[in-house]
Amino acid sequence: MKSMIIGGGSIGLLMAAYIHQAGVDVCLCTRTSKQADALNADGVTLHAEGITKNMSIHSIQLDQAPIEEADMLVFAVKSYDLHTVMKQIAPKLKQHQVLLFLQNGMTHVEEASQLENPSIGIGTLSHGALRESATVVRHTGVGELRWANYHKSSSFLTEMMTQMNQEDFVVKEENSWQEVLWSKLLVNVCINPLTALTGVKNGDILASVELKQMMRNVFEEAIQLHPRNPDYIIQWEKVLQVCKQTSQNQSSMLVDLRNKRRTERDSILGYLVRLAQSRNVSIPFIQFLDQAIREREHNF
Ligand SMILES: NC(=O)C1=CN([C@@H]2O[C@H](COP(=O)(O)OP(=O)(O)OC[C@H]3O[C@@H](n4cnc5c(N)ncnc54)[C@H](OP(=O)(O)O)[C@@H]3O)[C@@H](O)[C@H]2O)C=CC1
Ligand SMILES: CC(C)(CO)C(=O)C(=O)O
Repeated sequence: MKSMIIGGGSIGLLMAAYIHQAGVDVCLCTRTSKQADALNADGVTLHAEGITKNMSIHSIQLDQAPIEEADMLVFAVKSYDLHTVMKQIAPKLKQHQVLLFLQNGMTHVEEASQLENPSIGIGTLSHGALRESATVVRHTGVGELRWANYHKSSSFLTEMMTQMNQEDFVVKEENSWQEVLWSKLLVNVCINPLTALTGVKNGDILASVELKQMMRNVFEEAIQLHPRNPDYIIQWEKVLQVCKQTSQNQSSMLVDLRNKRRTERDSILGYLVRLAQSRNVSIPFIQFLDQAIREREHNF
């Protein structure tokens, strides 16, 4: 099996390292030739749980990549870059290829819905990863990759994902992609905007009565839009659990704002605001957070 990862950021480097470790042929497709050259010279260095591993992994700039030769394509770019990437690779995309999307938020589902490939996986990662340089990634929090078929069950996709499953990189198949994405969306909408606007770490939300109450308000607005009537208590406990497990993390939205980078606001908050409007549901807290993050981004 030949896999290609698109995007040499934190998740792209992490996925490349673990797919390589699983014995699967992997090529990392980067935005710049500079990063591809650095990776071909130095390989990927993975720091995980006190151990450092260096792996020789082939890399190529996406423009030059023989996309048509891949059995599997893993999309590891931010949600707002996905449309450009899909347009870039469209002429080389083949229908038999397995495609795996790993974005946070929801807007990438629109991209997946445009594709004719029968084998599409929608996944979320509860791993933490941080790119330290063009070739070095730190596995900052061990989690798992949960995924589900976007269309009906594909044995080809299951076979490929099973090959990736390892003791230190657990890959779990779930029944519903909506459940996989919504469960992560609830976590992201509860934690990311509040931490981004107040500048606190994830765990600090639980230490403040006011912040925890605000998070609860956001949660209640978001969960009423869930398509499948989920168990409120289980979903709320999950949000609290992620706050605890990642208590020392700065959320990705906070890090993006601090670095004056675009956030994934639209795919998380924007998606919910649009969904609420289409259903005539009032979500004032989420609407406020959406506007506030948007303002911060405009002022860069
Ligand atoms: N980091 C984490 O711990 C987690 C991230 N996620 C999700 O994973 C996704 C990826 O996040 P993350 O890896 O952190 O993001 P990064 O910003 O670290 O990486 C994104 C990468 O995409 C590359 N890219 C952008 N446009 C193109 C293009 N046209 N062609 C090729 N490459 C391109 C960027 O290249 P360049 O560097 O040259 O700009 C960058 O290397 C996001 O949706 C995020 O929410 C989910 C769970 C955890
Ligand atoms: C789980 C959490 C909130 C960890 O920080 C995350 O996904 C993010 O920061 O985007």
